[in-house]
Amino acid sequence: MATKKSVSSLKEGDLKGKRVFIRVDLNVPLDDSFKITDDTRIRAAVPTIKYLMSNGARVVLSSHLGRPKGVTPKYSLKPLVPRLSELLGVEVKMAGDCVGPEVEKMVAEIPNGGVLLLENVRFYPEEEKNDPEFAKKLASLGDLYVNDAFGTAHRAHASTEGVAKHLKPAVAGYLMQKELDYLVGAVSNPKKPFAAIVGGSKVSSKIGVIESLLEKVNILVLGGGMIFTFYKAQGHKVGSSLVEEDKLNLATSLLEKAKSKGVSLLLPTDVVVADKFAADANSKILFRGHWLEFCKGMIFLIVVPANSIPDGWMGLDIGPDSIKSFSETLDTTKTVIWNGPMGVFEFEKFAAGTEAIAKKLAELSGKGVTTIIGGGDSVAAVEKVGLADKMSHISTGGGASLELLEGKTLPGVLALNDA
Ligand SMILES: Nc1ncnc2c1ncn2[C@@H]1O[C@H](COP(=O)(O)OP(=O)(O)O)[C@@H](O)[C@H]1O
Ligand SMILES: O=C(OP(=O)(O)O)[C@H](O)COP(=O)(O)O
Repeated sequence: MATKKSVSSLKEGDLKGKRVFIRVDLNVPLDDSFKITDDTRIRAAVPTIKYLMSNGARVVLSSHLGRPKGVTPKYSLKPLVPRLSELLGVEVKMAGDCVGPEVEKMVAEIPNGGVLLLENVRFYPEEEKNDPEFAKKLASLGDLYVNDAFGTAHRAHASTEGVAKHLKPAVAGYLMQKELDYLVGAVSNPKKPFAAIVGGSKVSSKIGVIESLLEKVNILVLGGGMIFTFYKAQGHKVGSSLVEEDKLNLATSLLEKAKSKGVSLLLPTDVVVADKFAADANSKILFRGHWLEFCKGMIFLIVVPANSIPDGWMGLDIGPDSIKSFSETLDTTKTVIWNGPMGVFEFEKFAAGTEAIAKKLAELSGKGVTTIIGGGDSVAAVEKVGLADKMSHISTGGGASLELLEGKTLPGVLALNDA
């Protein structure tokens, strides 16, 4: 991929008084009371915004949050305004929409060095369809375009790709550049053995990536919500765990492909199951053929030999046997890329697998292994245990970093002007 023009090539003369439409990825995790639980992506967006502000630009910030279907108040970007204002040192104004006359009026009122945050761009289905008319409407809010949303660069959406066709120049922000510089270097010629750990809940978008990963890695470790599609494909009972029914054949062929390529593909041998998706769910572990039940912090052994998840129960974390075997395998690696938590780490009961893998990777970093963590929730999990600064690279993009690793060109990058 050709080197792309950078925001650093734009000077005060290019920026002063200009409306800069900047796409950032502020898709941060929020708790039930809309408190930001990890602000990594907001902090990562700050250098480019500050650069534009200090050169007198009028900054129009655009982002998505979550995957809303139409206007959904729970996915409003409003809760982010105080933290964004604090980090930027200005009062960030917020528009109630991302296109339309009201927004146009607010954009016209942005002073030099001021910032306006647009409402969630995914409130419009046209965004994900990369609708040309919608892209044009977004483009009408800026004189030039900066894309700093590395985490969304693998999506060809109106605000990440379509809009670049209408604004000149269309350049990469500092975060985008930093991510590409590090990741392209690290994954084009990785030190081997090279392992990928893939978990999380975006099964349908990430299971496809596994096929290409099998061409690149020596070891593939699967955890999180990813595993049950594989279990089910092998004929195991998965209870009410997360499963992508239409990916069962793909899962079978991936297992076969791993075998034929000589890639060691590790699935968890034990899982923590819960009777509902909740912090206070009843839970137990299928451990070496026995169910271990949690009870007020203690574990009781219930001698019920079993080798499958019973109906009405769902797998929400990997178990102790898996942690041990994953850790032993990771000890043999020289490069590890990790995307997707091993379990529902947001609930304490199901955080052990993710925390153990985070600790293992931090330990390996200290021994010279290259460790790359990507993805909003994976990074949040590593931050939660205070180990982010121990890793070689914390990437703001999970899917985006995996697609880069596959050797794909990211549409959000491709659309930018060449240097
Ligand atoms: N077994 C599981 N079942 C359902 N959800 C899971 C499971 N394991 C992990 N998750 C969820 O996956 C989410 C993160 O997935 P994903 O978005 O793919 O990761 P990232 O944001 O790091 O790319 C977390 O919110 C976590 O609770
Ligand atoms: O969180 C994101 O991706 P990630 O979970 O792969 O890191 C990005 O904001 C992209 O979101 P999307 O996967 O809903 O397009």
